[in-house]
Amino acid sequence: MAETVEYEVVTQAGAGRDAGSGEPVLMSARASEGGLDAAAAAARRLVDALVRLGDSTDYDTDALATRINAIAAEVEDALPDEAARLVEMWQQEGPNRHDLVTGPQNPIAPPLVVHGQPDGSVEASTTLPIAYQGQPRMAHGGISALLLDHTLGMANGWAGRGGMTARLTLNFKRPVPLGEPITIRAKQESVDGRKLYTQGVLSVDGEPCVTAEALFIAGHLPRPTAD
Ligand SMILES: CCCCCCCCCCCC(=O)SCCNC(=O)CCNC(=O)[C@H](O)C(C)(C)COP(=O)(O)OP(=O)(O)OC[C@H]1O[C@@H](n2cnc3c(N)ncnc32)[C@H](O)[C@@H]1OP(=O)(O)O
Repeated sequence: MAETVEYEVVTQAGAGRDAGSGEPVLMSARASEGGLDAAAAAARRLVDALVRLGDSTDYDTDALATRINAIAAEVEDALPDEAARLVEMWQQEGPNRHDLVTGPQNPIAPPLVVHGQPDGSVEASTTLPIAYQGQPRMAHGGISALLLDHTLGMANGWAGRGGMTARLTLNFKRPVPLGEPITIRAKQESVDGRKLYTQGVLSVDGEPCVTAEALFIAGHLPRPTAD
């Protein structure tokens, strides 16, 4: 029997759209210089170094693995209860610090920095390191899909009504280079009941590399609660 899923009706006013100010508004979480944000940034740096290291080195990678495992064990010893952590993750309004794409506390987030624009669109930017490589020196297409899906989702939030991706259509026009600033622009184009139609483009140096069209269905899975 199919499970019934209740969706939250979310009008993401927390996105804080402020078209009146005429200034872009930061929608992603701003990274702090210390604390967990700094630890996640260090982990990102380590991942990048590992991918660039390769096997043709005299560096003692066995000893390295031992040291990294020791650090992981130390952090695991300090972990809070998982259910409580999930509640904490989702209780905040606005941008999530643990977010897979924009989160300063998530080491696998590039992270993407997103601004809501006065014209109702959002603009996002990042530079991808070699860990995201697909073809030589180019980003994996799945990473472009992730960044576009997420930015389109944030464009819905900026427009005032967010949802879940039901259909995402991508057009890969040219490869996305690693190590160069990329820009993603996205906008909710129309709404038909719960159906949100959103478009975006990932560009490098002003050249469109990947375009996206998506159908989102308004609503979100309920946030975890303590009981
Ligand atoms: C501010 C910062 C914020 C923060 C912003 C953070 C951004 C994050 C963005 C990430 C977004 C994601 O990746 S979300 C994760 C990836 N997506 C998913 O996992 C979704 C999995 N699918 C589902 O859960 C479900 O299928 C839903 C929710 C999409 C739809 O289910 P539902 O709610 O029961 O709705 P349902 O009745 O089936 O459909 C409603 C209407 O939509 C149509 N419809 C549904 N699916 C489709 C489809 N694929 N193609 C065409 N049409 C469809 C139906 O025919 C129907 O039309 P009619 O009969 O009414 O005419």
